[in-house]
Amino acid sequence: MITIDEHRARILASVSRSTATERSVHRSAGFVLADDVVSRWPVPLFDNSAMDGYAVRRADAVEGAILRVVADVPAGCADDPSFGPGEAVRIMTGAPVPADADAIVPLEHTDLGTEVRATPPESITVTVAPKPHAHIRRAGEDAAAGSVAVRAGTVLGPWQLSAIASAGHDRIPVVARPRVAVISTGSELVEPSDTPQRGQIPESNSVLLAAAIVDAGAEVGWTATVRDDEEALVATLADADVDAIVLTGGASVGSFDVVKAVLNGTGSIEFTTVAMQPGKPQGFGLTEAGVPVFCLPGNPVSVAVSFEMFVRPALRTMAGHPTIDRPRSVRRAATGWRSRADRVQVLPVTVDEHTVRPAAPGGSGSHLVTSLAEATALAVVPAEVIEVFEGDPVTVMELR
Ligand SMILES: Nc1nc2c(c(=O)[nH]1)N[C@H]1C(S)=C(S)[C@@H](COP(=O)(O)OP(=O)(O)OC[C@H]3O[C@@H](n4cnc5c(N)ncnc54)[C@H](O)[C@@H]3O)O[C@H]1N2
Ligand code: MOO
Repeated sequence: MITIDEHRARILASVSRSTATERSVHRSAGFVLADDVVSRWPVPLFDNSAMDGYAVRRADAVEGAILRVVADVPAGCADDPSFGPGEAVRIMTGAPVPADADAIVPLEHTDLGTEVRATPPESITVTVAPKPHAHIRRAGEDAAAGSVAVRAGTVLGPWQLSAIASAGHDRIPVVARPRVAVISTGSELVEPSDTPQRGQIPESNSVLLAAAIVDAGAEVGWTATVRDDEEALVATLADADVDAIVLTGGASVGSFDVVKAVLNGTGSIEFTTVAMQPGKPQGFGLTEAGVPVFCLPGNPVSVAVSFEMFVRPALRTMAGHPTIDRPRSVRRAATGWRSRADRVQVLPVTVDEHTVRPAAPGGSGSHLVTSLAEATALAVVPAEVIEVFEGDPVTVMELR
């Protein structure tokens, strides 16, 4: 048996960041930026008003001054009206500040207050004198023209995307998301909507994996369910045309374990046992075409755990994510449970702020698929521990 770290290291040494592709900023949420994005202009673009009010010359906008309103500058207006001593220009939030102005008097600091008016008044009386440059948002105070707005390697969320749009870009270079094929193998598998006959079970691994792949920041190319038949599996693999393939089932020592029979020795694909419970039988390698292939054991909890430990970090590496691992923290066991000697136990658990307990009341079991629904984390119990006692500190990988 090899360790989790050894298997993971072999996988991570075989995958690399995908190439960059251009995408619209409108459709790039969750992608990773491939190159720095530089601001095409200063942000803000021009000096503009932070308030609805009046652009004034500060020298004559003293308390009690009566100013004649000679022009109106709504947002979007390109005018730069000139005005002289004793005059003011009505201005709205975001509108360019006239070159003759050096302060804004907000509506509230005039005798007329905030009452809505379609047209500017003839004059206003200043009730509070403005400070120098009051309520003027300076061109370039947020970012200089040519400065980096968002750095390469940043995960693009709503805040980063708005910064890019403000910097003047629609098409942006992002790391391509790996397209992943999912193949569930097993002659016992039927559609979830079918009523299983004796010996049959609903196929759930491809459902789990498709959702997990998307959650990891990759794309599902296609999914397929294949019976335990070598020819059928070979035919399905021939159509792959994807960046990675994840198979479940048939990875162990059973007489009908077709995945191992078909793939062992293809390209660099090797089957091994990992000192992990569940998820002991594992296969991994690159096809002759260089496509990473993950062969996971068929048990649903083994699939969940194997994905988290091996597939997710690899897909996130390919998608360019700066963090490939779940955050780890330590909780106290709210109840005790047993762990198998010589294998690291990776147990679906529910956590609250301070404690951790098995998601399935009985503890571990690679077939306990329904209990997975309760899990919010995975506990990682070292190989040398055979029993966790109530109150023990336990390391957990939080699924967030
Ligand atoms: N003699 C031995 N038997 C087994 C060993 C062993 O070392 N010696 N290892 C056990 C361990 S550990 C695991 S894990 C399993 C892995 O077996 P396979 O990868 O060959 O998986 P299958 O036999 O195909 O399936 C296991 C289990 O999971 C169910 N399954 C499979 N696919 C799906 C699916 N798509 N959706 C839902 N459920 C699925 C399947 O019906 C089986 O119950 O081998 C042990 N045996
Ligand atoms: O390793 Mo198996 O995955 O125990 O269930």
